[in-house]
Amino acid sequence: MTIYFYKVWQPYGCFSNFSPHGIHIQGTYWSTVEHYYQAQKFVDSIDSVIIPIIRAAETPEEAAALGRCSTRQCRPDWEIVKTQVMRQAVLKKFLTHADIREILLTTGDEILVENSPTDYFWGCGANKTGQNHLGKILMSVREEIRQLCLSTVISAEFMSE
Ligand SMILES: Nc1nc(O)c(N)c(N[C@@H]2O[C@H](COP(=O)(O)O)[C@@H](O)[C@H]2O)n1
Repeated sequence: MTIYFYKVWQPYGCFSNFSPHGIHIQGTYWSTVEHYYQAQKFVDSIDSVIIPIIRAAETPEEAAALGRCSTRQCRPDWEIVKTQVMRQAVLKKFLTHADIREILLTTGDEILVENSPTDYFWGCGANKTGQNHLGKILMSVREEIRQLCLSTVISAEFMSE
């Protein structure tokens, strides 16, 4: 069964980047993955002054609106690095928060899909043909955490021998 998620208040809303789960990355706190992701668009760009403003945004919706403003200039390599930036933040989110890590792990091997009606890159788009990169990242993070848990159990058993 495929698991669809999108808005925070809908089922599996904790998989959304807008969910209220803060992360620390390189010594800086971000109140959602969306805040971090939108700010990274402007690292080393002429519009980098926007970064602390995005970080201080009251809501992820506000952070997204600031980051999506078409009059500002994104870093030149954004299209190349954005998937890696997102994966790093999503992994940090699920390593930080045990409650939602459990929810992610209980999805087993189900396909996860961001059911965005407008986003054909991160989500599946209105007609379900989108690339679903956020769902793919979540599935790969799920696998990485599973492997981490497994190696922790194995080393705990080894230590007790
Ligand atoms: N508008 C909106 N509302 C939500 O509740 C969402 N989860 C999303 N999707 C997220 O938007 C981000 C992509 O932003 P850019 O288009 O690259 O600026 C990404 O985090 C999606 O998961 N959108």
